[in-house]
Amino acid sequence: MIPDFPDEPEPSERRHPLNSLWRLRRYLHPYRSRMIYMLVLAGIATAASLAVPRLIQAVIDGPISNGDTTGLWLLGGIVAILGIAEGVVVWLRRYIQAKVALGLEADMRSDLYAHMQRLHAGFHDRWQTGQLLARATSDLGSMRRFLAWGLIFGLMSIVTYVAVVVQLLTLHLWLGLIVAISAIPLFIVARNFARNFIAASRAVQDQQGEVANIAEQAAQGIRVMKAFGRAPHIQANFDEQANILKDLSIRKMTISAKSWALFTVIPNTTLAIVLVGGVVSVANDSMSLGSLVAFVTLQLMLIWPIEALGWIIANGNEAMTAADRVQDVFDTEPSIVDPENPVAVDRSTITGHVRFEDVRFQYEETDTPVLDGVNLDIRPGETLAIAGTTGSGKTTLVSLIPRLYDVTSGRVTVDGIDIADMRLTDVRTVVTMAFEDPTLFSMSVRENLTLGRAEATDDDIDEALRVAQAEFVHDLPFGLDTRVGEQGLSLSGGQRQRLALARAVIVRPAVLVLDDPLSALDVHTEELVERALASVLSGTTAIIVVHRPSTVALADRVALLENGTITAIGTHRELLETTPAYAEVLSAEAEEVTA
Ligand SMILES: Nc1ncnc2c1ncn2[C@@H]1O[C@H](COP(=O)(O)OP(=O)(O)OP(=O)(O)O)[C@@H](O)[C@H]1O
Repeated sequence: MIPDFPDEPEPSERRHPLNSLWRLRRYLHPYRSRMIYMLVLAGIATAASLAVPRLIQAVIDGPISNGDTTGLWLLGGIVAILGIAEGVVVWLRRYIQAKVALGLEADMRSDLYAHMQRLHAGFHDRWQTGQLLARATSDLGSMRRFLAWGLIFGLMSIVTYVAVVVQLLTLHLWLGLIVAISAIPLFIVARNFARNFIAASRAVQDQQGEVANIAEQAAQGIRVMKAFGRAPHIQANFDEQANILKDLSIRKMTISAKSWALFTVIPNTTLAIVLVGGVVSVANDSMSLGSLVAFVTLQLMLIWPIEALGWIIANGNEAMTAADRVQDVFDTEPSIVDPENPVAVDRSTITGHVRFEDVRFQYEETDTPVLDGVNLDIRPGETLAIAGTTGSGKTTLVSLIPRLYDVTSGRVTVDGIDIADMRLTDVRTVVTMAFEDPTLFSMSVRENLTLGRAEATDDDIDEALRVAQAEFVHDLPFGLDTRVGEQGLSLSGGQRQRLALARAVIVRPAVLVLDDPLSALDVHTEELVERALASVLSGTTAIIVVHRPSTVALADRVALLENGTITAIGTHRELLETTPAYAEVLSAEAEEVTA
């Protein structure tokens, strides 16, 4: 079933899509002189083509009626020169137009990408990747087509229409008036078309995002799908959404087909009336044959701009809704930003003293806080493990330290400085994080490793690889220069995890946050990594989310997270002796791991 079109697309309740398009006019600024050239060139081409019917009139009423062959050569020559000039001008305009169009699209895409990078993690939690992809690809394409083609063609169509109608009125007043009046039904059709098409267009674009999303998820989760034999189910889901897209597109095309039919019928009916009226006028001697031929030739020149009107309106509407969708992203302000007056941070003097002071945290659009009243004091150079049941908020807690999320209340400090008062670049130089699910980018191993510290030397890389037990990279076909596949999928889970750990270690941060970074390693490798890590961690404050008892061995102290707060803290041995809940958490995790 096709979902009903919203009366107005949802975001349009806040703004008209035209405003969204208008707000993007800044992108035209760098190209304004080239756009003026384009308009001038388009004007010259139109003037040249408009002159041809008048020359035909002169040929018929002059040399042909009088049998004057010399005059014929002259007029024929002028027509040929005008034709060539028009061709050259059209080529030049299209060349400039293509460069402007692609430049505009590249500028918008680059800004959108930069903005998406600035947006906080919470935004990306809420937005589907496919919807963002559709905005960065097909929506920007629609806007490019309109700003660089539709807009110019629209303006030229209006200029051509007015210029032709003025000429027609001078050739024959009454017939000219008939053509001018035909603009009224055209205007009504165009207005209705624009109204109906806009909702249809937004629905199609939103659904394109939905389909892109499913395709993207299917590509990413291909292994899980196959392993669970869910391919037919996913296929059925995809087909359903693809069918909705097809039906929405058909509805959109039906709206445009009806209007396009009228855009064709109205000028052709007018042409038929003019032909009859014109022949009668020639028979009455109130119009010369040359004038009638010029009249009809000029009128034929209107057919294309009128037919193109449908395309221009459709293109304009698509561009408006696309701009509306893109503005949805641009209008989302990054909520995690640099403070107005950042505190100067000298990395070399930071000792890594981390404190959580009465921290409360609640995810956007959820009802209850995940963390409430968290107090922690992690001494410089100390390694603290965070233990807790699944879903207790361990990842959330450690994500607050590099400011992936901001606390809802309370504060997190490093060496007494509230991290919200530091520049983001400073926070992320002081704090580095390795995640349980390590994302590697589609680039060389070296580039992946030095993501957080581009100036790292080969010795730094070697040491990090040793700590993370990731020396296997030297055995890859091109060593450090081997390009790992999309998201590093050509490597095993454990290999990816070790590379992600090496990537975090290489930064030599004052505070290292490890979110269960060894979960994919076998016990033997884990032990080797732990031993090497212990030497690196001696001068670094480390906060490690742990699930298995073996990882706890790395920690000086362990904090137990329960019901959104720290309920116990001490050495592993102390907690085992004093806190039954701690022993339960670890044994439950250990059982899961063993299982
Ligand atoms: N982006 C998010 N938006 C809304 N709720 C979230 C988000 N991420 C996590 N949560 C919720 O917050 C709670 C804590 O999640 P978190 O991932 O921090 O737990 P965890 O202790 O690290 O779990 P695990 O041990 O399974 O990794 C869970 O109830 C989870 O559903």
